[in-house]
Amino acid sequence: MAFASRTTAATRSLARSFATLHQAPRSGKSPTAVVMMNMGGPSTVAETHDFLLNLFSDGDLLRLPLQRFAAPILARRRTPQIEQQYQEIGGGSPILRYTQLQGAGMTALLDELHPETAPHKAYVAFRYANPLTGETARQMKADGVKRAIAFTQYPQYSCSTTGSSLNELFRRSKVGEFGDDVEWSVIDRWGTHPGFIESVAQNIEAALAKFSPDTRNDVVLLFSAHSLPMSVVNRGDPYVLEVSASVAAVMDRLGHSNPYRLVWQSQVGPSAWMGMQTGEALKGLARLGKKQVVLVPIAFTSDHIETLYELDLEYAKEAREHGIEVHRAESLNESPVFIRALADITAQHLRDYSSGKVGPTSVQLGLRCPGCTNATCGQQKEWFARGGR
Ligand SMILES: C=CC1=C(C)c2cc3[nH]c(cc4nc(cc5[nH]c(cc1n2)c(C)c5CCC(=O)O)C(CCC(=O)O)=C4C)c(C)c3C=C
Ligand code: FES
Ligand SMILES: [Fe+2]
Repeated sequence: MAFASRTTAATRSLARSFATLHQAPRSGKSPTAVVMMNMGGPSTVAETHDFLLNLFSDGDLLRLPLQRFAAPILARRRTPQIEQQYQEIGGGSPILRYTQLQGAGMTALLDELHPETAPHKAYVAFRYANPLTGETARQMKADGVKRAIAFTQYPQYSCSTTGSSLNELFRRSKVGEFGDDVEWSVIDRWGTHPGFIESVAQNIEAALAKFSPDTRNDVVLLFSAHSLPMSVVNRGDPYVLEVSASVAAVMDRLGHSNPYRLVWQSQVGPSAWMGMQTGEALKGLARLGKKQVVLVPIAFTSDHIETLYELDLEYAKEAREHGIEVHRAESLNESPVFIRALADITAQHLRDYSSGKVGPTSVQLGLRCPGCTNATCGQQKEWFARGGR
């Protein structure tokens, strides 16, 4: 009930916010910036190569011998296959469109939820696709931003995702790209926030409703997250734990109505990655006679090739060939419940920060992975802990 009325309010705010998305901030007061950090994706097929080049060049994501030379070779080699995948999902990644929509809806709500820091303005900072962090910095500097929140759009923390975005933000801030005197705070993870959990649970319920009521409770919920190399897991990265916590919270919200598993997808290259693999799990379920499955993306909030290509075109098709009835829970995309959650998370952060209840970063962000050898991680954490000063 509470969520139904929130949903209507969010939708109204969303409609209003479309009109203001690209306008300059209201005159007189510089905006409170909410910087939505994510990896991004190529908006057009033609941008695929540059996206992959940026990704393979990122030493915070993966370390390659002679990376400056190896990255262009790997990017060129992988481009045709990934271009083909983006072609098949409609000619590009929808992540920019969804992030802008989510940001506009969130800031419209935030102006009402936390008027003390209004106007709020959402900025998108992608790690591997436009708008890249440098471009975002130029825009924020031009807008005269003095207060900014680095808000990860990955619900669960990994040093390979949110950590990489924070390192990039730190590096560019240190050389003055954002201006001289910006006060920063960080929202670094929110994988068990009740609004996020609610939005995922609602999309699972919608997928479950497609099955016959007689057998609905036997349907297996197969949560699927992007895998991590075991070298990253084994240096103490918190992602596997945090994705597991999201799954546990969703299952609590659903009252454990169905059996479930958490499995891992999108392994790249020959090294060992976290398993079990999603594709293998589907085959195994078919072998065991479990012929009804809902696939649930749990570690990414909008559609991308992993949902639209890997889950929908590859795995779901293969599962159907094994006689499995499979439906996918929708990604959060335009979910008003999710957009309201983004606004609630930010408003709570602003309240706690201004009352002194929390500092610029979470306590958890302060701890490096026990196996970390990346000096930037340490410098970045200290810098954000001082509010970016
Ligand atoms: C939470 C999500 C993700 C984690 C964790 C993650 C770690 C990770 N990824 C690679 C290597 C690649 N990832 C690639 C694409 C890609 N990765 C994610 C998300 C996470 N990655 C997404 C959503 C995407 C696809 C973007 C889209 O539009 O769908 C790629 C490029 C594609 C390919 O070549 O297959 C690579 C390479 C590593 C090494 C890593 C952890 C260290
Ligand atoms: S790799 Fe996790 S803190 Fe550096
Ligand atoms: Fe990845």
